Amino acid sequence: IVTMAEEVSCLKARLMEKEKEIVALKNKLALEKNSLIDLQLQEKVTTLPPLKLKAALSNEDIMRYSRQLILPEFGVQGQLNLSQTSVLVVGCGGLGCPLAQYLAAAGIGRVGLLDYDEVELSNLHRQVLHGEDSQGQAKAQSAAHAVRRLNSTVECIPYHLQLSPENKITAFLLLDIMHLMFDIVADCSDNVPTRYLVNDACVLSGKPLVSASALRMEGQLTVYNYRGGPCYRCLYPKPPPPEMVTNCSDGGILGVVPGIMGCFQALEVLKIASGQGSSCGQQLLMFDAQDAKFRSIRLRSKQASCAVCGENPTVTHLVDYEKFCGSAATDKCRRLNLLSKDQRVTVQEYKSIVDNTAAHLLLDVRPLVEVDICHLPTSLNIPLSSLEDRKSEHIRVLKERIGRVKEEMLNESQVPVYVICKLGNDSQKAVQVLEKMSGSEVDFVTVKDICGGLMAWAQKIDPSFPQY
Ligand SMILES: Nc1ncnc2c1ncn2[C@@H]1O[C@H](COP(=O)(O)OP(=O)(O)OP(=O)(O)O)[C@@H](O)[C@H]1O
Ligand SMILES: [Zn+2]
Repeated sequence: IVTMAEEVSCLKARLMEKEKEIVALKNKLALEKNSLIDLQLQEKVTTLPPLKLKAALSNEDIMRYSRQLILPEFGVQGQLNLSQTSVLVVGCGGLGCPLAQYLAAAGIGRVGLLDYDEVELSNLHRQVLHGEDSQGQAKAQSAAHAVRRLNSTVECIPYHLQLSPENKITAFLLLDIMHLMFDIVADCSDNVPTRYLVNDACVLSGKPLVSASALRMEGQLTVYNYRGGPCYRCLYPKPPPPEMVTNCSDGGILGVVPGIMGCFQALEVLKIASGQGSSCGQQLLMFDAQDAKFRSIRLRSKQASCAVCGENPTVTHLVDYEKFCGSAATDKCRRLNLLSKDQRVTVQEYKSIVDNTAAHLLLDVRPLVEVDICHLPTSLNIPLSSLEDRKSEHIRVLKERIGRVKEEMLNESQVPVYVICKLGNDSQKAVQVLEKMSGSEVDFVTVKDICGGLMAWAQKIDPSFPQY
């Protein structure tokens, strides 16, 4: 037995060594990848010539663009101006796809397509430049391929990289790229740190920023840093608390909503590029898809106290935006960490509880609409919002179910309640709510969160469980 134990501890030590080696190799790889990206970028920045000046339209141009050429607001000069304009599209997702598509179709001179992500099946309902066969491909490449197919005369540059403080040189190069290669920037990203980063880069390089967002059934659009108007920081000097921010994978989105907002962005870019100008410089356009209504409100003007565009700016170069916002420059894997280790179980631990048929209550705190998509068979559904509001009928059902488990356990000990949601964030909040109730509204329970939620269950325990 002693030798077995020794062998096990020896193996454990070797395993730990190997794990350390793997981490070191991964770090090295990440560093090399970053410097490779920067090298590639540097090459692009230095090797790209300015757009060729066009004195007149070719017969082919006249044929291709004939329907917009005859618009008095646009005309030949508008088309020539367009062919001279370069636009950087940050994010090739729900907004960036329709935007890039219409810019290319209209004959923009150059379009930069920036995105760090790869195409997934759940993107296809709204990210319309990508197809089934582009799953797994870099979005920047896939979008570039579609844009070139649509209009080969447009110069199209994919940037498969993430704008983040980790890529410090990249952020630095962003300024170079914007100074040298792009006239207008369109923010089609989906997270707050990226919005601040792109805003500051636009102010520092003096470029207008056409920005939009879309969530659920609503969209918004504004043009920042344009003709003396405010920048994003003038209006939002402080970032919102990270837990107040909802993304598409949490809140949901109907594909056509970012489609409409991306088209609006394209419209404003085209108006700026062709010379007509935009009237959204100090205006917020709001779209309510449910009521099919648009509203416009006038925004406050450029602020003398603004940290980046004000009279005494404190932001004079790009800073650490993840630190500033307290969240990552991506909307993926937003993991809250609200509980201690002993208040949480892994999906593997929960699986063994199920396998051992140990008496417990599984509480699913997702909204009903998500429970309709999929759920574990024995779970009780009470949405987090109902728990937070202490809805009496839900509390009654909860007490009744706890009572039943207690009977099953012959009133022996505290009833274990395991809380689950989609990704393991709301379930942690629910544990906190239930713990506050314990002893008063609900009795005799120990509450634990299932880490990573149903998506971890689908990935690690039951591959046949649907992922959404
Ligand atoms: N800092 C960044 N650098 C590069 N690309 C970014 C950055 N932040 C966001 N993006 C890109 O912006 C796009 C936003 O689009 P959208 O929200 O429609 O897509 P998504 O993130 O794929 O959606 P989902 O939330 O459903 O997974 C994404 O493709 C994302 O990769
Ligand atoms: Zn400002």
